[in-house]
Amino acid sequence: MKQIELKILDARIGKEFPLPEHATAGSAGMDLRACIDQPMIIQSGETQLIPTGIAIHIADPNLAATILPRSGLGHKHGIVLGNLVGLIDSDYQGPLMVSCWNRSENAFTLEAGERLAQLVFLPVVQATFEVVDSFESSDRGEGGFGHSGKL
Ligand SMILES: O=c1ccn([C@H]2C[C@H](O)[C@@H](COP(=O)(O)OP(=O)(O)OP(=O)(O)O)O2)c(=O)[nH]1
Ligand SMILES: [Mg+2]
Repeated sequence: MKQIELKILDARIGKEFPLPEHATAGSAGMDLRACIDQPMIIQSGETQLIPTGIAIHIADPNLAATILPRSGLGHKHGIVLGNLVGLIDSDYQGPLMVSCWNRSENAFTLEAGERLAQLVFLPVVQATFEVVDSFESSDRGEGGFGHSGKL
């Protein structure tokens, strides 16, 4: 288990609202909570930036975190992310925010402390580019974007 530094930015975190954690032994994500003062109505089509009440400093350049939607909220209520996926850089130290997009036709009430997205840590490989004139040929070559058909 990797230790990541976390700053509590809202006094309710760790008390009223639990710290993010892996809910089960096999959970890939940790749910993030809406650190808002009262229920917030997100109108159909609207996007709101929601604080999570925490900051993290991943520090290790070979790690990143992603913010992903929760499947239940996304599928049943159309509550997804305004940026589709949030990417948290290892050197970011600011407040962790969730861009919350209501892509449904109905207004959604986000409750204070509600779990609205999930944080997933991933390994990262940083690269530099080596400019070449040609590539050694591969099985795929330049085929892409569905060139192999649908079935
Ligand atoms: O859903 C998100 C996405 C990003 N961030 C923070 C962490 C991330 O490291 C930083 C910058 O994100 P990104 O590089 O995706 O945004 P940008 O538009 O390129 O901003 P910048 O110019 O600050 O890099 O914003 C969040 O808190 N939540
Ligand atoms: Mg950036």
